[in-house]
Amino acid sequence: MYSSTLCLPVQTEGNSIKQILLGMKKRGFGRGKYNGFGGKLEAGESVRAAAVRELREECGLTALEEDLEYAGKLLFVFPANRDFDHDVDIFLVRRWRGEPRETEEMLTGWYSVKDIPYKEMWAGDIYWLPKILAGEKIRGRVVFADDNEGLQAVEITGE
Ligand SMILES: COc1nc(N)nc2c1ncn2[C@H]1C[C@H](O)[C@@H](COP(=O)(O)OP(=O)(O)OP(=O)(O)O)O1
Repeated sequence: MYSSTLCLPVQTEGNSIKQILLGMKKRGFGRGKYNGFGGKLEAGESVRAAAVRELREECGLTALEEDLEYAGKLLFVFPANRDFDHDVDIFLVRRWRGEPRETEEMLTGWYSVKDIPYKEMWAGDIYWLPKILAGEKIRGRVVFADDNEGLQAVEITGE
């Protein structure tokens, strides 16, 4: 099993999140799906350092480690292919430098939180992303079906 990160840049009005930056993955794991920005930890790298690096590499935004707001941890389980099993630390990002841009890995765009393209995202996202966008910190497990796409089980709790 490996560890990964996921950053969700958001724009707020007052305390509520109004917009989220998503990217359509152009290659690799999750190709063709909309997601936040992140990836595997490199050897010796901390979770926050990996999150900052992947955010910059995948959408061009530069954030400080201390500006990553911890939002939860999920375990993604693929019973039909245990090599895919991984945990993901998830962060909201409200402050950064730079402008989002298309990269080799991602086509980026802002979405209203009322108009998130869940049908074009990983099947588990609709069960946990709304909670994070509503301000909850989550923990949980998403178990995928044998086709590695559909869902077998979703268990999400507060921290
Ligand atoms: C399976 O369900 C998932 N749902 C969501 N929303 N996000 C997921 C899921 N599984 C993985 N992710 C996230 C975690 C990472 O942010 C990316 C995957 O990153 P990748 O495996 O491509 O990591 P890289 O280090 O960028 O890849 P390379 O090995 O190609 O460098 O998706």
